[in-house]
Amino acid sequence: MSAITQSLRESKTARWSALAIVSFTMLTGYYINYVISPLKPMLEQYMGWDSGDFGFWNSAYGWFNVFFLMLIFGGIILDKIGVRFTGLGAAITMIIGTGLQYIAIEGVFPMEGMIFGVKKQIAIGALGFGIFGVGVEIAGITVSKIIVKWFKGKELALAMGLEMATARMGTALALALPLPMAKALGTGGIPNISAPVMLGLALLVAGLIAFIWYTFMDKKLEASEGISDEINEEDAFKVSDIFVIISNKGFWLLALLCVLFYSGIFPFLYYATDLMINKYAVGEDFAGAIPSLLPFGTILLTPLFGSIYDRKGKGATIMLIGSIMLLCVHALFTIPVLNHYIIAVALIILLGVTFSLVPSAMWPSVPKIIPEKQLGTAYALIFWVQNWGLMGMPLLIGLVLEKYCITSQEVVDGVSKISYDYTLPMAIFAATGLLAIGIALLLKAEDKKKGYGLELPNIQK
Ligand SMILES: NCCCC[C@H](NC(=O)[C@@H](N)CCCCN)C(=O)O
Repeated sequence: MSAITQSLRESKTARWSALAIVSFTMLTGYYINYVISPLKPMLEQYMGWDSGDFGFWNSAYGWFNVFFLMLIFGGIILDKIGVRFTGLGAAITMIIGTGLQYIAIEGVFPMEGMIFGVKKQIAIGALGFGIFGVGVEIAGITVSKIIVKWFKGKELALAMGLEMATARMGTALALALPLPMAKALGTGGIPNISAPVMLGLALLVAGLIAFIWYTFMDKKLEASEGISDEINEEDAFKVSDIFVIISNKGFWLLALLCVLFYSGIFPFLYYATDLMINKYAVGEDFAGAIPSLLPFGTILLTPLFGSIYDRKGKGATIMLIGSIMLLCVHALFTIPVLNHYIIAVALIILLGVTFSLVPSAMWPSVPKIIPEKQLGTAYALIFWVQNWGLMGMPLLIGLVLEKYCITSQEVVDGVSKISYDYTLPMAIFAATGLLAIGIALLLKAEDKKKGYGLELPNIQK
């Protein structure tokens, strides 16, 4: 009898396989997220971009999520309709958005001229990146909810850590591969800049197929738990639950820590290759390899720290230590005389540790503050707050570089080359670390007061 009623979650093979499948879908999204970052110098040299164009394109990631509340609608759909529909929709949205980016970079149509004062190529590509941003963010909240569904009361933080680690392999690939790939596939000395984007498009289709596979597992899980497709009235998410979530102080502290911490990392990655070239005088071919060490480090460490949180607790402390390290690393990046590339390598490795500490504790802490039926919306709201930073920071850094940091501009053989001083942008990134420390301290105090259990282990014995 017990064999018949046992949930599929109890099968280790089933839950780790489900995790592997959805993590792969995230990997494909994370690749596209950074695919143009290492190409910044090429886009400037061969397509006439400037840092403002680059910042505008990257900031588009958050447009629809932030201003049209797409993420929040995605969270409500997730809680009301479920993970299968939402995940499939998100995977398809990523493909549509990336298709547009490809069209813009490849120049499938003539790209001369302007749209609303923005270069046509940048406008179309940014629109595509904005649509992609909706898809990848909604995929992120869906996958988070899927992991909670399979791993609550079990190895939740380890599972989330492994999912993030897998996704970061996509980031690492995006930072290391596009530049050499564009060069290798170029003709007559002109790089093939769109080829890495085409690769990403193919990966996204594979990610969609993987998610379709997952939907069958999800149906089996629900069947094993005696859950029908109809949502039980009592457990159903109500839109009024949003007010319950946003009146929770713990939720806001987590959301603020999230936006500050992530604003110091993801937008930094957009510029990291350029920083290596301009501040550390690293050659273009090797420059992307240094920032790609960051996601590589997190691949091992995020699951490790997650597993520590599962078994020993100390989630709030882990987030505080990570925030302190964020400040230290960016402050050291800011100092002009520390410009040997070995220092850059060491700092990137340290940033990798930081980027493992905070996420490994942050995401598994959300279910300790918010009940499961509101989880999709809660993750969506946190991502929404975070997206203000993911959108605003690249734009700010792009504008600051353009306005205050150009040190030289020359045209050699018809190819324009701009050099930048990264001191001011890195000081801005360091400020995010300082503010994150303040919020992490407040979160630790609130946890003590409200007893969320952030310092307690996740595994229930
Ligand atoms: N299960 C953990 C989910 C959150 C992972 C987190 N992702 C985000 O914060 C996204 N909103 C932003 C992703 C943007 C870059 N790809 C993470 O640490 O990756």
